[in-house]
Amino acid sequence: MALTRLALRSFRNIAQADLSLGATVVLFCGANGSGKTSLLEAVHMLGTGRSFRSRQSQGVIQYESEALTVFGRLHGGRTLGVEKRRDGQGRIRVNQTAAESSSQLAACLPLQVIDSESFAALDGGPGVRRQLLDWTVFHVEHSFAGHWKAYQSALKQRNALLRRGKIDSKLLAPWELQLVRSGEIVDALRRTVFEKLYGLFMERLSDLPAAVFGDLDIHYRGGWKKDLSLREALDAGLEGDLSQGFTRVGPHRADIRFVIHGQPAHLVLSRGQQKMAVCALRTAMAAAVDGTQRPVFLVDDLPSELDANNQALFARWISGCASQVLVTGIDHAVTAQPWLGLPAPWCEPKMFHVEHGTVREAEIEP
Ligand SMILES: Nc1ncnc2c1ncn2[C@@H]1O[C@H](COP(=O)(O)OP(=O)(O)OP(=O)(O)O)[C@@H](O)[C@H]1O
Repeated sequence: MALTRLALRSFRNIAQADLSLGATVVLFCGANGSGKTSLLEAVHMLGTGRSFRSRQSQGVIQYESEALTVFGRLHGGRTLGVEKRRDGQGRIRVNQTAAESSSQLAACLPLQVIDSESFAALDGGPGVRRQLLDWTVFHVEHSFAGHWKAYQSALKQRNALLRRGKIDSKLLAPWELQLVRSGEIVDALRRTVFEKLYGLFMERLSDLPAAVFGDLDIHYRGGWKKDLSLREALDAGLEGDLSQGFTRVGPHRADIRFVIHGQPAHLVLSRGQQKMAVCALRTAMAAAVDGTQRPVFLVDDLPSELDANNQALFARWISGCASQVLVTGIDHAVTAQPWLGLPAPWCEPKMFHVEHGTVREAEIEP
């Protein structure tokens, strides 16, 4: 769902901006520290309720301001609004009405981010990859959020009982029942979506040199031994769980492994190749989502680490699965280049020049 308007106030170095985006490709260009990434960060806050760079929203509020606000209008007229206050309070609004949780924002504005942190999909911990898979499952299987929430609350209760050091099976039984029921469903939904994601990922890899990417594979790990049911795995691990004070098996330990020649992919691939693998994964995730819910891509500094051919390929992948892309770059011509060879409307970018927190529309030089 594309954004047609973005308005922000007191967001990092941007005191105020009101932008009519109105294009499928929107480019934010300017010098280091001018505020380009802050604009992507503001859109991210609109789609998730939080920044992608900072855990503390207080750091994002402009120095000496009490609150930041971000407002967005989506294609079709729906509006989203986020306010964050220095005292930790905040408000989320969908269509001018207070929303209960940030997942309501995510359902309206699915987002995909490519930035310098994206490499964590390959070299980070399992939690990062689990979140990526779950982003896809959340947008493809709408029942997922409820089952995952039920699983997590049962897990919290089981862990609290385990920390007591001795088990009262009467207290444990109802939580284990909920844990097993919702855990098996979470795993089944993840497996179904992973199958779809796998095919889409491999399709993209086939656009890359086979000598390198032909051997790249991904595997789903459910979080417990394949040949056991979740109930059996929990029973088998109970003694160890008791001594450790937490549940060591289950869907909360799931992972996706990227393997090449039997090794973790990040130990084999070059930095640019890793970025292309991540771009292939992110665009495969977007392609797995129903056509009416296509995400907006936020791409921070597309040219970094990628040569011109890979930039063009990534732009083509995005054009096949996104509703809109917002891209930052330093140089106007370099940032525009990957899009110009694509069919309309992808070859008609709108450019904004960002300077010391001031954003103005700019012409793209032919
Ligand atoms: N809370 C804040 N209040 C005011 N200014 C801030 C705040 N936090 C960060 N800044 C400043 O805002 C700017 C944010 O820049 P941003 O990261 O958006 O730059 P950029 O244009 O993406 O730069 P680069 O090309 O270096 O990535 C920086 O100049 C930073 O010093």
